[in-house]
Amino acid sequence: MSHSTPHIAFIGGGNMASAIIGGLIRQGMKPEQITVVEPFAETAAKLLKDFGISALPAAGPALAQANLVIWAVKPQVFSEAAAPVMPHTRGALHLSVMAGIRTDSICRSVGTDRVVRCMPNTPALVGQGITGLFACPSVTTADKVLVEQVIRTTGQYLWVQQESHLDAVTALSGSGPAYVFYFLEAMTQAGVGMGLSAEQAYQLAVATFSGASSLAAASTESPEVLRQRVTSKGGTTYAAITSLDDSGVKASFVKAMQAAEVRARELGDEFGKA
Ligand SMILES: NC(=O)C1=CN([C@@H]2O[C@H](COP(=O)(O)OP(=O)(O)OC[C@H]3O[C@@H](n4cnc5c(N)ncnc54)[C@H](OP(=O)(O)O)[C@@H]3O)[C@@H](O)[C@H]2O)C=CC1
Ligand SMILES: O=C(O)[C@@H]1CCC=N1
Repeated sequence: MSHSTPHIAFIGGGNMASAIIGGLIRQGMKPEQITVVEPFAETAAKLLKDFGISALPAAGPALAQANLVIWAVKPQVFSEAAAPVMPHTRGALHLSVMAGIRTDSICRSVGTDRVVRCMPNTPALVGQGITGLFACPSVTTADKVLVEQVIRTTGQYLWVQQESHLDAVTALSGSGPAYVFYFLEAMTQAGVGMGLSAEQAYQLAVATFSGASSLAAASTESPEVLRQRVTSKGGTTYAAITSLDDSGVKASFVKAMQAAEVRARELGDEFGKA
């Protein structure tokens, strides 16, 4: 991160905030350039231990030095958390990582239209996240560059042009790590059922996921072609994929993601009323 790095305030210092703070500090940002509001003493103690940051228990005038305010509280507590912050941060750019809450509600609660919404995912904790970003029309090019500098420290990112597409990003990559863990659970369970130890089965499953993902990322071929290369005629993979198709797994998976997208939209409707 460049020398012109501004001061960043986080409202909420939990998992997502820590993932971003960790990335910023790895890129050379100083703890003095970061202010965190975190009322929960145990979480505040962890921020001090991990990053040398003394969190504020409540919003106060210290927030006025922030050029960028990052909202990382649960959507349910946003309006309650926003009221004491707003008087100090109207001149700042605001970036929300909160699932569901739409920019119109955020702009209302923070008292400015300079708002960017994003949907990260938990691999951000190890610098391997992917984040979808959406900017309100009042956000400048310089604002976007600042947001990109911050988010890049946690992994990849992409901009979407319609806010509703963030619901699709939420269903795909926001919730996505949970789908991968679900498959890891199933593969490990099956491996144990075939006589492997839990440790062996888990190691095989995790390495297969990361290896296949690296292969897909490095290849110009479609996943369908990559899958066909594994599938020998009349062999074991053919038996497995035929069983998955017979059970309608692909269709169920599409349906599951549609349920996540619907839920993201519902959350937006719910929190938009606040
Ligand atoms: N987990 C995920 O995979 C993803 C999460 N998100 C979004 O990120 C946001 C944060 O999630 P996550 O980090 O998992 O949640 P956490 O519960 O870990 O973090 C939220 C933190 O905010 C604190 N907090 C509560 N009220 C206030 C307040 N009034 N002022 C300041 N801080 C407050 C909480 O303290 P206390 O414990 O006392 O309540 C908690 O430490 C959510 O909005 C979620 O939708 C987005 C993408 C992915
Ligand atoms: O489950 C959720 O609602 C949040 C959003 C994406 C990941 N976790």
